[in-house]
Amino acid sequence: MTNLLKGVNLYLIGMMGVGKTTVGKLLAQEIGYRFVDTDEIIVKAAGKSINEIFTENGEADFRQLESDVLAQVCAYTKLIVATGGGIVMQQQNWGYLHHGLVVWLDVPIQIILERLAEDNTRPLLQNADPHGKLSLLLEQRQHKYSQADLHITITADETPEEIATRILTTIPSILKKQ
Ligand SMILES: Nc1ncnc2c1ncn2[C@@H]1O[C@H](COP(=O)(O)OP(=O)(O)OP(=O)(O)O)[C@@H](O)[C@H]1O
Ligand SMILES: O=C(O)C1=C[C@@H](O)[C@@H](O)[C@H](O)C1
Ligand SMILES: [Mg+2]
Repeated sequence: MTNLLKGVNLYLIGMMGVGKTTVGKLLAQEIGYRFVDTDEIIVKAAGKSINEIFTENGEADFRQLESDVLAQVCAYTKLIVATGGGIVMQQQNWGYLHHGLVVWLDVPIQIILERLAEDNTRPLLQNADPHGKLSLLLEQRQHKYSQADLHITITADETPEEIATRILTTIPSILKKQ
């Protein structure tokens, strides 16, 4: 797989909670790439949590940091990059994402809500109506996510290991098309 990819980065996109971070770490182990997570880099650089950045600086500042981090990350090769769920909304970010192969992890909203029910680290879901908020975000983002090179539709019982394997077995077919 590493030979086939020739060092090209894989960018995982999709809504919060779809498993970009979880599956990304497995993919990196599997093919001997380094794993990076734009959310994690932002938190380290800012010295505060994503919730704190949203509350104290505002979402616009977070989005600027996210674009800056993506611009820096894409200068490297042999990376699996887990991105933040909203990274697809800034058109200039696609200039960076398209340096590599973009993989959309697509999980039904009901499953995302179950996974994140006890998790308060996603500021956009700290909301009286998380189902409504997720549906609205997905409606606004779907046409952006669908610009990915590979669309992986995930079912409720599929494990992160199975998803990683499915991505790796599908990549050769999309490389041939390009
Ligand atoms: N295939 C899976 N089956 C069951 N649970 C999963 C699966 N993938 C991820 N999870 C769980 O769902 C939660 C969210 O996963 P993760 O943090 O990887 O999502 P993410 O896409 O990186 O979200 P964000 O955009 O907010 O960073 C975690 O608790 C993780 O353990
Ligand atoms: O979907 C989103 O907009 C977000 C997803 C997370 O990865 C974080 O980037 C942040 O919580 C915002
Ligand atoms: Mg993540």
